[in-house]
Amino acid sequence: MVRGRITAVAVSDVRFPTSLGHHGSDAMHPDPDYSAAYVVIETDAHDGLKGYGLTFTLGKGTEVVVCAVNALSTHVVHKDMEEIVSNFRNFYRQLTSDGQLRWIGPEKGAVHLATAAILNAVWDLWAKQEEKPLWKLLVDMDPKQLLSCIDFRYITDALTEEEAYEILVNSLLGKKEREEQMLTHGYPAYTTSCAWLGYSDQQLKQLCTKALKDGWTRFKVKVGADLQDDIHRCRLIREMIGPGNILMLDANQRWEVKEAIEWVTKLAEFKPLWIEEPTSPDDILGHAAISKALAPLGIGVATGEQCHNKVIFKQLLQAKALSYLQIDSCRLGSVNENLAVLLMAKKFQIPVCPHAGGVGLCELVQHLILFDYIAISGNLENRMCEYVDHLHEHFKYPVIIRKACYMPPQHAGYSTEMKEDSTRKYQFPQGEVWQKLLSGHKIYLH
Ligand SMILES: C[C@H](O)[C@@H](O)[C@@H](O)[C@H](O)C(=O)O
Ligand SMILES: [Mg+2]
Repeated sequence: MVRGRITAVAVSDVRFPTSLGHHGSDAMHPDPDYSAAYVVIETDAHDGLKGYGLTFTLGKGTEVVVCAVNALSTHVVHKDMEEIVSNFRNFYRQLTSDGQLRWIGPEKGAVHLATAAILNAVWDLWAKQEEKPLWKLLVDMDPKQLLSCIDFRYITDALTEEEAYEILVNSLLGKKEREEQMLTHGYPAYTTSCAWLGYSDQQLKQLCTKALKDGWTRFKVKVGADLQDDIHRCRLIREMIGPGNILMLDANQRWEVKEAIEWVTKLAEFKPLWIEEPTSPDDILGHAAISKALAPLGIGVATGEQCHNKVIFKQLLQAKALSYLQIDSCRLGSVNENLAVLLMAKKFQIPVCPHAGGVGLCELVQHLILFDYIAISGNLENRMCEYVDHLHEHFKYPVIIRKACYMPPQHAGYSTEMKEDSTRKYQFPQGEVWQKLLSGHKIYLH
């Protein structure tokens, strides 16, 4: 049973020095330090439960998101959990529509990342109070209750509440069987861990050999900085994985529209399934042009990890600008906004292949994609969830991957809780890991 009044919202800046090993590097982000604005919510319920939430950042700027969480927290402290979740769309609207704060958004940038972190903590706490993993909390809700969590403002021209209701009701058929199927086999995943842009050929080969041995069949490679290097790396990885396995490309917004078409055409011989983020994430018509030009080559466009909100996704869908939709658990306004996007994707019949990796993104998004399969899409064709093999050891309930599939989490909550020891040591800049790095390596002071 949901209970308690929120008494405190604490937020911290937790950073991992992943740039040291070039982990996470791509054509636009050569040196990310995977980080999080990490939120902890407490209530007066005397049950010892806390809600943990986060949003993903790349190091610098985490302090800005921390400020935004503090600015938004006035809307959260003293609120009753029962009041929040019984009219969740209203609470969502309140957080995203503060008459002053929305000027520095609205529903985008640092303030929206902060909304995600806070709401992720609320969802974690709610699921814990109900003693269910978040995916199961969602699966067990009836269509009306699910809809009551979604703010439909600005998307009703693409998806009305009535249409969303119909989708959910139609998907009730076979729900139980799909839940069983997920519990037995898990949700299919692909790996990005082998081919970050900063990795050497030798590292790429080693990681690829290991991944193949572990049963991975779908691989993503970073491209976009240098065409000759891309050809070389794509050839290498295609030779290693063979013609039967799946290859995806990710340019992280590096190109102009025309350049994207020309560049990817030159990589078409390696038979990629998709090109991800070919250009600016805000350029809907640009994505549409790229999609149209690459369709005859059998290459789809994927995007979403930096789509600010449901309006951008709506337009991408309306403009037929993407073939694979990549939701993000920490960029969109938490579960609430992701539900809206999952339902729009269903209506437009575009497969959802979530963005994950970072720190904690795999832990969170697995819940959303499990729910999507069981209660919305009912389809696994052309669908897979990203997996990246970093930083899981810092989480209390890390993801479980079996035969390249995400196995449904069993513990209550949203898998957001980090180990106390980790948040202390990696706290920026006071934590002992950063104290050592900052005193020894000038590079971290820029
Ligand atoms: C900076 C990050 O590692 C990105 O490169 C990463 O999220 C990437 O785009 C991905 O698709 O996993
Ligand atoms: Mg990407």
